[in-house]
Amino acid sequence: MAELKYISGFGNECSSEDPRCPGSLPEGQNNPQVCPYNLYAEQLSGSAFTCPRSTNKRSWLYRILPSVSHKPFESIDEGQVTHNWDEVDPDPNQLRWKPFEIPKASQKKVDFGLHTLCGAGDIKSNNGLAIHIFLCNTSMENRCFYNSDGDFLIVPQKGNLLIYTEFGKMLVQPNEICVIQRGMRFSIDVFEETRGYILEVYGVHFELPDLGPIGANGLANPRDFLIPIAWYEDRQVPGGYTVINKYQGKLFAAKQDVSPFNVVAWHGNYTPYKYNLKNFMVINSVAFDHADPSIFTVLTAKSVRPGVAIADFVIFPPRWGVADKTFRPPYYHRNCMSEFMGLIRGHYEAKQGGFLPGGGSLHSTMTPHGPDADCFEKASKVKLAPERIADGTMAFMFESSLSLAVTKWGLKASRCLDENYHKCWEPLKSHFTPNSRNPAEPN
Ligand SMILES: O=C(O)Cc1cc(O)ccc1O
Ligand SMILES: [Fe+2]
Repeated sequence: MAELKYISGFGNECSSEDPRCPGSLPEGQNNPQVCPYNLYAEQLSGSAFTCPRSTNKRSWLYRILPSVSHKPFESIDEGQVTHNWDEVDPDPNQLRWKPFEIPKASQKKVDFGLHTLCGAGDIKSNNGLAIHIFLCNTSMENRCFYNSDGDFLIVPQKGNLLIYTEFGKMLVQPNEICVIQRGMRFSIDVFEETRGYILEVYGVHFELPDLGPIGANGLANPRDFLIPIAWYEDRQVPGGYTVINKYQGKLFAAKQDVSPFNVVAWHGNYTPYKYNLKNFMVINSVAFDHADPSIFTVLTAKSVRPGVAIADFVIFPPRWGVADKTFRPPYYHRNCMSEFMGLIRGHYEAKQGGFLPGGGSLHSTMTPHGPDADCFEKASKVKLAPERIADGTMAFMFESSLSLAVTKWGLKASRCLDENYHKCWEPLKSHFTPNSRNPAEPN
């Protein structure tokens, strides 16, 4: 496949025409009486019409048939998708999952298999989030999906995703992420047994974090976000194309006669986009002490309370560790926020073993956690010198101000819960020396 082209920038007002139809964007207006190439004009709103300019999001799509050309939606089996946060009793324990098992293609063909792991809040009032794991082995054939409830931040962990969207095509590989916002139709081709994580936020969109005293540059730079370019197919599938809609947490399907990827041109600031995590410009302590992980925020979905996120997407990228006279791994802590962590590749600096690529952990509101006993012993004794941290690895965190509930699938049906997780802290012992204030010099 020829290399895909993208438009660079975050949240910009963009215009794109499929090169096969030059001039397909109307000039000077959105709704000509007849559009160029006799296309239909359709607006996709990602914010209230009346939002201030800084948060107003919409795009205009010029398409062969409008999205409304479909048979009625019918309810379908939800599988493992849920928004019921009362499925099981609350559990404040530290939870960890072994790598989520991908069904074997030889046993059962699964396309874009969504499994809800945890979440909180309420879809109908547009406030909350869900964390899903996708496990699949087959491309979506004549099937697309859209989410009426919120935005999907997709973190592939194993296998590439070729994502067809109404705005064009994106190839998203492990160590890249993409965001498909509310209402955007997409269909995913996969090439092997494929796994990844999804952070869904209801009613808000992801933004780049403010940089404060960092200044104008750093962390995820806006130009590294990539938006697809217009691409259409005029493909008839009489009665045979299925549009799946997640609406109020339930799944529905509608049949239509054509591919939904029939947008010849579009303009606007409401688009899907992708980002390569290797482009993250890491900022951290160069003197002493451990900076809070918010210094690694890639994207944030803000709540209405200043500084408090519905969810942040945070990464732990390869970097130098140089802090002097410092315990460098993550500190022990209890957090009013909930921390879900995943691992794309390699290992995580606070855990010697047990936290594996494709698995996850959840440290809920105020649940104590921190380095395992091994990590504590080593990091307290090591002679400090500049060192590479996390080379060849990528861990991430979905951190939320909501108190997350785990689903039945998460606790039981996934069969991946690690019953022994708590044991990694059992060997922690007291080093208290009541008669001697000064710690021993590291070797
Ligand atoms: O719990 C974790 O491993 C994530 C984390 C990392 C860090 O460096 C500081 C705080 C924190 O919650
Ligand atoms: Fe933490």
